[in-house]
Amino acid sequence: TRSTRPQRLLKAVRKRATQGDPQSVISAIDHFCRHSEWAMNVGDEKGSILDSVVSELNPEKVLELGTYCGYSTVRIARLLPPGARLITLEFNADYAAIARQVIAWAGLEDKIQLVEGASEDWIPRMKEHFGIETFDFVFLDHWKHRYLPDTKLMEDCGLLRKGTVLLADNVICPGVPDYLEYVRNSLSYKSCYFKSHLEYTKAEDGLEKSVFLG
Ligand SMILES: Cc1cc(-c2n[nH]c(CCNC(=O)c3cc(-c4ccc(F)cc4)cc(O)c3O)n2)ccn1
Ligand SMILES: [Mg+2]
Repeated sequence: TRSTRPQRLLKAVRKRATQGDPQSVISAIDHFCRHSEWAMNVGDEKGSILDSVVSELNPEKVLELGTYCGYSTVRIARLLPPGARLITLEFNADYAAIARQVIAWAGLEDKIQLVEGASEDWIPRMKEHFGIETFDFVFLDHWKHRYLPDTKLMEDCGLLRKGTVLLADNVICPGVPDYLEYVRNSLSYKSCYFKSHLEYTKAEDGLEKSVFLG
């Protein structure tokens, strides 16, 4: 049967990227998505904004909601200090299987824990299952209708602390109007918008950075 797009993306990584070299994995995926097939990775333009937010924060405990093929997982993990940990949640088992192999090719398995399942099931189990107190940084890139309920769930589970940074992808396209309204009007967040483009296209999109004030 015909291969899937994530399988073809992984093939491109193996063909073009050097094992143990995260930057070459990032470049191989961007090349594949620009010249072969579009895929819903955060991409190079928004990825550079993600890089700057992570580099400035130097987080020890990171949560990513929505792994897909592991592109942003690799982008974030390659910048983390030794001993820092990234937990990434992926709902789709096929995506997760590809992401594990992309992460392995980049040589970043030691920093990353990929968990399969729905965010609403795993967020309440973070503390007891992973021994996590609070997260320093959360990258939201999963189902767009889950951004707001999962943010409220993270608040209720005590997973956010004064200064925790939430960075949300796709706030314009596909768009997360209810989430934006919440973080921009809530007294518990300081929010700002980084205007950019939908990955590999000219359409407007952007990232919303929101600092939890406690
Ligand atoms: C733990 C957990 C994880 C998930 C989960 N895991 N992986 C995802 C994928 C979610 N991502 C997207 O749907 C998405 C879509 C577009 C897009 C598509 C088509 C267009 F025309 C324009 C833009 C662009 C993007 O950048 C996106 O990120 N959800 C779900 C539930 N629970
Ligand atoms: Mg996205």
